[in-house]
Amino acid sequence: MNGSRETGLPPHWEVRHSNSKNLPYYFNSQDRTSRWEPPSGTDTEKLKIYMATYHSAKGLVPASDPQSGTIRAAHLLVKHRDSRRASSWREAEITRSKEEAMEIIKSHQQKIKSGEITLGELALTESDCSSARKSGDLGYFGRGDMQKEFEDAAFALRPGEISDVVDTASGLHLIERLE
Ligand SMILES: Cn1nc(-c2ccccc2)cc1C(=O)N[C@H](Cc1nc2ccccc2[nH]1)C(=O)O
Repeated sequence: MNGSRETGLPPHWEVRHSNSKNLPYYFNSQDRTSRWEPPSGTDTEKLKIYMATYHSAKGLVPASDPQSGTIRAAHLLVKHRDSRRASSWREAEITRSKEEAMEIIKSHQQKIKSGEITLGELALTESDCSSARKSGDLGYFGRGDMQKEFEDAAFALRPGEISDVVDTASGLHLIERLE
């Protein structure tokens, strides 16, 4: 059963399974909203334990495991005028300097660290990556799939951990390892 005390999720939230993506997602039965990552107020330790049994119950080997060498992460990207593609869904022509982008992403970092908002929630409106529409969730990836600086930072994180600012040719990132 999906009781909030077992899953660690807040009341009315439950874990559901997206067959099309073969991924778990989180559904609020009260307001019928759903999201790819756990809502704020989740007891992440309990959820981790629940998800471990969930995966085995579903016969799912989470693609992020040492054997397959993949992890799952979300990120928030702030581009600048020297970014490889200085354009995004948010802004057709990005003209801010790298220094201005650093100020912006540092302010995002403070809000996330204070617990005021999650990285995924902020990515939805503030990330210059097209993954913003999925709360920054990039899905599973292995070594060799992403730009090296991003890969090294992401693989150095433990699940649930958020990186410091990571600088790539795309811009400045905050990375949260999800699995
Ligand atoms: C790697 N990737 N995945 C998505 C994505 C994932 C899920 C749903 C929609 C888009 C977008 C991207 C991507 O390269 N986006 C670029 C920006 C960017 N550059 C990256 C470098 C490393 C990791 C993520 C990155 N995202 C863009 O929109 O200009």
